[in-house]
Amino acid sequence: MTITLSGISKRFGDFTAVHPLDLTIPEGSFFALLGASGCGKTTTLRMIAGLEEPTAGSILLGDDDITRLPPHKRPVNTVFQNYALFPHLDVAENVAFGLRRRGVRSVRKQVEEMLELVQLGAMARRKPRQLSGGQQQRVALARALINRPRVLLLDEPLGALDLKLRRQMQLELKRIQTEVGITFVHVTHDQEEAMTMADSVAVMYQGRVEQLGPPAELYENPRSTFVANFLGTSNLIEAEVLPPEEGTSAGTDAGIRVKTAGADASASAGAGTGTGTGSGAGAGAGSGAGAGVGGDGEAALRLPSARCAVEGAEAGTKVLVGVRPEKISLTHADEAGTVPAGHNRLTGRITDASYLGVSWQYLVETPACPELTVYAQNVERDDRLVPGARVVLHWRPSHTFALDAAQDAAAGEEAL
Ligand SMILES: Nc1ncnc2c1ncn2[C@@H]1O[C@H](COP(=O)(O)OP(=O)(O)OP(=O)(O)O)[C@@H](O)[C@H]1O
Repeated sequence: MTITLSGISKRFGDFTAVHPLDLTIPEGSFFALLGASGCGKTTTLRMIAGLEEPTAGSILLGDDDITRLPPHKRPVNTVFQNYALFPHLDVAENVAFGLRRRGVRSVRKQVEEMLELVQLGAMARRKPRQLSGGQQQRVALARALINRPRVLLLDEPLGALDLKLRRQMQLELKRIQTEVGITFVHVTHDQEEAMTMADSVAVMYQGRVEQLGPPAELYENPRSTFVANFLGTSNLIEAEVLPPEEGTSAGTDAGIRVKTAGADASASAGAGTGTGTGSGAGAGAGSGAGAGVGGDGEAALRLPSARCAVEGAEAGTKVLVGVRPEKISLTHADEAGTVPAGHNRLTGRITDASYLGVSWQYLVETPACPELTVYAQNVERDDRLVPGARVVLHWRPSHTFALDAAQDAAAGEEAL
């Protein structure tokens, strides 16, 4: 059932926990509210559950306005982090609880179905203390789902589990949601958890939704520094928008060129024969984004216009140019001629190389940015890539984004 929040807000005294918020959560979707502690995500969830009264705004479930309905009259169930099973009841009776309370006599079949769904059929007669954390969480899930809610709210449901179990349960929850097909609204501060499970993620920051969209869109095309840093890692480089190139006809999108300190102008456009070494995930190639060096010989980076989050950016506008560490390729300076034509490129010096097993992480000092992070898959490593080595960093213009430079470049970096 579609949930529509219109202008919903919450104040506690003078403090605004949730600023007026408009949000549509489509029927049957797995929707995540993601943000650091204190950003207002739990308050938003509690307003949907009816556990917190909004200061203003309305909540619709389908066409029904439920803003003033008490929690037990809403077709909504919540699973909390501390799932508080009844210790004296066995698994089956814990799951049957909601039905019994409503006076349903024959519960056996439904309980069996639910235990099947959460793969606990064999544990029906165990007491909660005889279960692992993950199994207990599944019982809590079955106990909520047996009431056939139209919407299931999950408040950090995996927070008490260790990392490995949490990963397993993420996949499990996703499977269960797909199987039952009802709307799940999931609150978490764990970006990986949100990205793994949700169809749509609303990233919240200081009581507001910063950006909303499918995980890949948020990751590939962040629109604020908070989203760029909170979801994974981003390199953000100070830059300034350059005037359009001569010969660009109006109406065609030639992309945006920006100037940074030290973008590599030494490589002539057209050097190399590269077939594109950038990782291919996500972002489609932007139209017209071409060579990394401006026609007038000025050092420049390029990006597609659609990936610039600054409205009406014109020559002289200050921006932060972003690129994800795994999109960057490192080439030893001696092989600079092999860098594919049209790639954005910077020259620099490796200051650190760390072996992470699945990949190598390099830190590179460049005139444009004192520390750029690069992840390279752990295959066929060039053993010249050691601290001190001169390198060319290069990546596709279509993997580049630009953000408003007026923001704090470090927003979201340390947020938990
Ligand atoms: N009953 C209350 N009275 C006063 N302030 C409150 C109350 N409940 C929440 N807040 C404040 O509102 C803000 C948002 O809280 P909320 O619980 O929604 O955050 P959150 O993003 O879910 O954080 P966490 O992950 O830590 O639970 C916080 O600064 C919190 O201190």
